[in-house]
Amino acid sequence: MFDKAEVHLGIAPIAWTNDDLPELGGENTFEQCVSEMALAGFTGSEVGNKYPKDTAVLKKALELRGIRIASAWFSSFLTTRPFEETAAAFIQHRDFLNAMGAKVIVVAEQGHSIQGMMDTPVFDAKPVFTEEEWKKLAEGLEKLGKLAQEKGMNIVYHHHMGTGVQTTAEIDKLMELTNPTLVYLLFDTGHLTFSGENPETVLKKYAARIKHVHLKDIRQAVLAKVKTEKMSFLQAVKAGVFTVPGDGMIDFAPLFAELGKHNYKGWFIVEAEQDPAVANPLEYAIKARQYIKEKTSL
Ligand SMILES: O=C1C[C@@H](O)[C@H](O)[C@@H](O)C1=O
Ligand SMILES: [Co+2]
Repeated sequence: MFDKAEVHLGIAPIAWTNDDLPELGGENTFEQCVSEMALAGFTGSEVGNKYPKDTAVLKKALELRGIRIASAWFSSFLTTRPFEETAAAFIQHRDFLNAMGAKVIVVAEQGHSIQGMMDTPVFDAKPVFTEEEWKKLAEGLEKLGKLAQEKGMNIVYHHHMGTGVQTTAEIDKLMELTNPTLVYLLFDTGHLTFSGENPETVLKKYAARIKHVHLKDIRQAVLAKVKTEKMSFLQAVKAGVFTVPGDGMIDFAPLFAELGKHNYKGWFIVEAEQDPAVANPLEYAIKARQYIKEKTSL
């Protein structure tokens, strides 16, 4: 189904220590996190707050464990701040990732975002961009795409709950407004399902533009509670809305099949943030690794 030389498996540190919710996993060290990633059979990671900032130190720690950096999240503010501000921060982030050997940069627009607001119901208050904001976003992303390509890298846009690019219609609009050779898409199974979208529909439309995949599953009963109790995105995470692939309501078989059909190349990153005191990160990493093996033979 996949070319093993071209498709790699990583896991995000967010299951060990959650940068959005520092009280989750504050006690887990960087060394424990990357050692357990390797122990569970992963060869890649994204970057968390506890990772050493010095690239030589980080490289040594990762090489000892057979782990590479696949990418890292970047928050853009293209709709609400001058482009130069986002560009300066982006260049620093790009150069760090380039030094670490990553090929893609995860970008998510945080202008007007409610994803970090603890008490704002995620289904009631997501931002909706004006036409002017869409224009700023699209033009700004194309410029970031060019900056990434200066170093032989690409940007992958992360649709996300509580932001202006969350729904299928919003992804469609962004994809339409941007040049497909400058702005690629990150496919996050958990965020699409959380929002009520059909991941397979999005995948079928944009398989050729997808250059990075986040694999997370959704606990259906928790999602129902998030809606009835009007929880925020962070409250939903704390309540356990996300889990590892195979442990929730998503059928991953057709998604893997579709990506395989399009000869997907790049990383699959298991990214299942939940409370590590409730869901042991090593145990869940092993569970995810086994599930991926069963479904894909990777
Ligand atoms: O890619 C991601 C990064 C996190 O910080 C975010 O909130 C999470 O849900 C996600 O998908
Ligand atoms: Co994600």
